[in-house]
Amino acid sequence: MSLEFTARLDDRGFDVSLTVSEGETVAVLGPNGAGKSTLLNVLAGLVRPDAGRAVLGGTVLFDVGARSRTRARTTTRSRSTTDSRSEKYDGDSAGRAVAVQAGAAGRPESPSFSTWGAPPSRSRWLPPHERGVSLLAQEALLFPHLSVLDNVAFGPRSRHGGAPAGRAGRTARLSKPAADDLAARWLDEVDAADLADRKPAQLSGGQAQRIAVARALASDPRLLLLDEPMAALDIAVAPALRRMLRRVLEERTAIIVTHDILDAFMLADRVVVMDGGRIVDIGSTRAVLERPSNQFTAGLAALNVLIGVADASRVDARRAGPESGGAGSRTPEWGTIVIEGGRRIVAATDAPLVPGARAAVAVRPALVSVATSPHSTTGTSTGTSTSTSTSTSTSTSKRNGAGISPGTATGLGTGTNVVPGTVLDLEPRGDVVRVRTEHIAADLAPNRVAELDLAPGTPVWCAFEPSAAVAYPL
Ligand SMILES: Nc1ncnc2c1ncn2[C@@H]1O[C@H](COP(=O)(O)OP(=O)(O)OP(=O)(O)O)[C@@H](O)[C@H]1O
Repeated sequence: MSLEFTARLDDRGFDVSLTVSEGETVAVLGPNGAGKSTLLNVLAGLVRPDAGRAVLGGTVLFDVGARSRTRARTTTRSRSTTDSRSEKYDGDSAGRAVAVQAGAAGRPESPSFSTWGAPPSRSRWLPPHERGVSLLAQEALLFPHLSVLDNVAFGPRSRHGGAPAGRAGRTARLSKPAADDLAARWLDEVDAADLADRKPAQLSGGQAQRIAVARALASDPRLLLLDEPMAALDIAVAPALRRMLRRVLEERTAIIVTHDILDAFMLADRVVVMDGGRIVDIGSTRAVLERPSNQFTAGLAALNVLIGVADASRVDARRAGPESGGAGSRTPEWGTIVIEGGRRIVAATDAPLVPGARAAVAVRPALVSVATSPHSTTGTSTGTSTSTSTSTSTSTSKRNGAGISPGTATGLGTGTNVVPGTVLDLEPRGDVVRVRTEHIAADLAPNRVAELDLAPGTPVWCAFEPSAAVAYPL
């Protein structure tokens, strides 16, 4: 079932519109307090907005409050960028119709109070149990006194007669044997058939969450909402549940709130990034997370993003670096942006940059090197092209197509992008240390951090090859 949703809650600063196509899974990311749970709770009927309307497969879930409002609001992404990204990446989802839209934040063509037809004669509010919407919370919340089988059979046995019209028979209440049969099928689907006779107290967290998924799906919801379903689970259990969810979410209309971008990549067709009650970024999962439009999304995706203005000057491919371009053996196109302070940054690009228009360059911290001097520090070449800037970086480029390797480049060739700054903090992350500066972060090996004697306040020159980064329009 497709979903059209718009809602405003004034006391929470929540103002969101989005559309989800039939069979589409949308991941909602955002910091604490962004409004992710509010979105799910309004859809589930647990929280009533001041104004809004939601239509699920032709059924009005709610239609309340004022039907007109000011629509011009600003977000971190320009309207044209959001539009072009949506259009551009519609093909990414392999034929699955994709139409999430950021209406609250200035997309004039998005559904809005003023474009969804005439005001209703009275407000409408379907109670939660009549919506055909299942909400799966972080905790499994199973009925403790019922067996696993009875927990899953509970929904089909007690379907409400007044549920919205939809698929034939979906509102019918099932007899006990039929409901048990259905429950057994769903337990099988989530690999939990052997747990049917247990009580919830006899289940592990991961097992209980499997049962909760089976229970949610046994009700044949027209919209499945998942609120961080992996959050309460042991890290060792999450991958199995994620794989199971991937299977059961196939072709199902669903919204999943998560803090984990792996969920977004594995489970979702599109990503919505929320902040402060608004949608601040939206698009196909790859588009949003690999080419972020703002620092927040870049942080989620663990990428550096430098935002600036596209430069008109052409880039000499020889200056830009080896032909790897991060994209196989094709000779890459190069784009230049000018960032704060007038510094020019060159990167591979597959989308033409419009001179004078906003543009960004993204680069992984693992592909950024750090030096404590703008000049060569350990006797390597400071030649005139990136590909010869250091012997280490040249051989690394050939190996992984990524230019300089973490923490190995010590000289900064003239083709290398250089961003000076000051170390803000050093954060150990597994086998690397993330070195943060004002503009960019680098992941270095601990011995390299020690070698450079880095500490908060150390002036540094962060560098990356044009072929290790990607430039794109915003
Ligand atoms: N019951 C409530 N009454 C009033 N305000 C609330 C209520 N619940 C949440 N809020 C506020 O609404 C805003 C959005 O909160 P919400 O819980 O939707 O965020 P979230 O993105 O789900 O955060 P988290 O990741 O921490 O769960 C916050 O400012 C929060 O303080």
